[in-house]
Amino acid sequence: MRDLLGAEEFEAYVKSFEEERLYGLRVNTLKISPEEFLKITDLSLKPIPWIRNGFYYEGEERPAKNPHYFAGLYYLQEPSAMTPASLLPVMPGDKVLDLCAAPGGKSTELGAKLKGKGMLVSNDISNSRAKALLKNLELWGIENICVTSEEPAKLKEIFGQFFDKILIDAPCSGEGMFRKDADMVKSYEEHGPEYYAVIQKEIVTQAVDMLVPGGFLLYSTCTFSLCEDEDIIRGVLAEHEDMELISLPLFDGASDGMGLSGCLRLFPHRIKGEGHFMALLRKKQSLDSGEKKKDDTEKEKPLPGELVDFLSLLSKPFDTRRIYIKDETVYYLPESFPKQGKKLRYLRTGLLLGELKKGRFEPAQPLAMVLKPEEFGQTICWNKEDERVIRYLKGETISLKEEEGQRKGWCLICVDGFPLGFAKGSGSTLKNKYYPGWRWQ
Ligand SMILES: C[S@@+](CC[C@H](N)C(=O)[O-])C[C@H]1O[C@@H](n2cnc3c(N)ncnc32)[C@H](O)[C@@H]1O
Repeated sequence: MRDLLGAEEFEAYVKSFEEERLYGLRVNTLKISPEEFLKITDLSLKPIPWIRNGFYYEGEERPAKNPHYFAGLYYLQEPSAMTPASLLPVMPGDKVLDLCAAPGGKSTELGAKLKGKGMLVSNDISNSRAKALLKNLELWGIENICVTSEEPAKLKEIFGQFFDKILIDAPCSGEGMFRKDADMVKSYEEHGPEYYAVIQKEIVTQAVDMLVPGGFLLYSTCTFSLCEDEDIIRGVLAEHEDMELISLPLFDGASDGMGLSGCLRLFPHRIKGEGHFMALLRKKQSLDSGEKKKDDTEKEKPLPGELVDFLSLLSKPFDTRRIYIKDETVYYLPESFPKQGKKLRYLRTGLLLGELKKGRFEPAQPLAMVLKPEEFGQTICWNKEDERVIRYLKGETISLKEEEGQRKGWCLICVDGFPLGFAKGSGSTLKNKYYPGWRWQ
C-alpha cells in the first residue's frame, strides 16, 4: 500500500483503521422513495453523499429488528459497496446477470432498477450463500428474478451471448474489509491477491462472452491490490478487442484508477466508507449485431380453477403465458425468460406464487412481498407501533379488534402500508401464514 499510495498518503490510510467502521442502509425504491422513507422511519440517518438512496446509521441502532426491515423497505450495506450497482446503467426491460451475487447487496439494487421489467439472473457458486441471496431478493420484492448456483462457464454454455448488463462483484482478497471484519485478515494471509487474480480472470473471461454487443459489464472488488483490480481490466482490454473501458465519473473523495484512468477507486481515508474498486466496460456494437430474436413465448394454456379463483383476488396484472407449474408449485417467469434457462441448477425460477394443494391454492410469501396493498382484495393494515405487528412476524395467531370487523379467507397483512405476508381470516381470528423461515427471532 505504501508503494501504491506514497509515504504521506499511506500514513492517512493506516490511520483510518483506528476509526470506527461505517454502517449503511439503502432504501428499496421498488417500494418507497428515500424522501417518503425518511418521513416514516424512526432510525436516525445521514445521507451518503454519492448514493441517492443510501444513508449512514449509527452502530448502536438495530435496523434489522424493525418491522420496516421485514417489509423489505431497506437493505443493510456498507456505504462504498453501494456504489457498483448504482453505476451500472441498468434500464427497465434489460436482461441482467449478477454473477457473484450472494448475499444480494448489489442484486437488490439491480432488481430495483429493473422495476419489474426484463430479467435479473442472480448467481453465486456457493449453494449455501445462494440461499441467503434468495431470501434477500424475495424479501426485497423482486418479481423478475432467477437465482442460480452455477460455475460461470456453465451459465455461458446455457445462455450464450444473452445479457445486456453484467455485474461481477468478484471474490477477492478483501483488503477493504479489514476494518469491518477482522477475520478477513486471517483469510487474506491464507489466500492473497495472486490467488484471487486467477479466479477473477476466469470469471471475467466467461462474462465477456455472455454480454451482447452494446452491453455493459461492471467489475468491482473490495480490495486495493493492482493485480486484482486494474491489471484484470487491462487483461480484458488486451484479450478482447471488442471491449472498451468507459470512464466512471469521479465524485468528492473518489479517486481515479491507478495506472488505468477511467476506473474508480474508493479509499477509507478519502471517503466515509470501507473501500472499493470499480471499472465499467462496454462491448462494442458489431455491424451484424441485429441478431434475430427467438420467440420463446409460451402458448396460452388453461390454468387450474383454484389458481384462477385466487388470481381473481388480485388486481395486479399477470400474463398467464408466463405462469409455470412444476409438480404442485406455481411460478411466474420473468419476461424474456429463455426456454433453455430451465436446464440450470436454479434455486428459483421467477416469482414463487404458491402451491396447489388438493383443490386449494396457498399463496407463497414472495408473492406478498411484490404486492401493493391496493392490489389485493382483502388487506389489514397496522401501524408499526401496534404490538400485533411483531406478534404476527413471530408467527402467532392474531385476534382482530371489533372495529376491524370479521374476516373470511386470505388477507394481506401490512405495516404502515407495506405488505408483510398473508393470514387467513375466520371471523375475528387471523390464522398466521407468515413464512416460518423468516420469523422474527
Ligand atoms: C464479494 S462476494 C459478493 C457480494 C455480493 N455481490 C453482494 O453485494 O452482496 C463474492 C461472491 O462470489 C462468490 N464466488 C466465488 N467464486 C465464484 C465463481 N467462480 N463464480 C461465481 N461466484 C463465485 C462467493 O461465493 C461470494 O459470495
